[in-house]
Amino acid sequence: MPTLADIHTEADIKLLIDSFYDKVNQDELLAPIFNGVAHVNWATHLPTMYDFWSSLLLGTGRYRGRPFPKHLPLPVDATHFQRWLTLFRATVDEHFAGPKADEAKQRALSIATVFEYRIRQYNSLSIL
Ligand code: HEM
Repeated sequence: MPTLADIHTEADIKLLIDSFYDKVNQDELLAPIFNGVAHVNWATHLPTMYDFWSSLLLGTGRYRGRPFPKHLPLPVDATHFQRWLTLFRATVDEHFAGPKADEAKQRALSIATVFEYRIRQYNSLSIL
């Protein structure tokens, strides 16, 4: 089996993100959230996600948004975040190996954990 290379370039980021959202779009749990609930415009969302991961992993500083507010109104819970992480890790492992690949999986886990926690807190408060 050929040895996989690490994540180094913008082309690597694009491959990672395109492959990941291909999986998301075929997933019976996540695809309805992205397409049915949020009506995501993929032509603009994908470039935003290239910028986001390029900032995190290559330090380019291209992403300047605030991702959390976009997630707060979504009907998602821990099950959705677990699936998201499973697909993301599988995508990284299919294409890359090395410190940056490990960092990508670690950053995804940290952010997903915070998002899930904050959404859960918000939803429990909003029914009081
Ligand atoms: C249950 C899991 C998740 C779902 C269903 C979800 C869904 C979405 C949706 C619907 C959007 C809005 C797209 C649009 O602008 O139309 C979005 C944006 C975004 N998501 Fe997620 N997401 C999830 C998890 C994550 C995680 C774990 C991360 C980070 C590791 C992340 C990072 C982002 C970023 C950076 C944006 C762009 C925000 C902006 O427009 O600046 N998402 N997501």
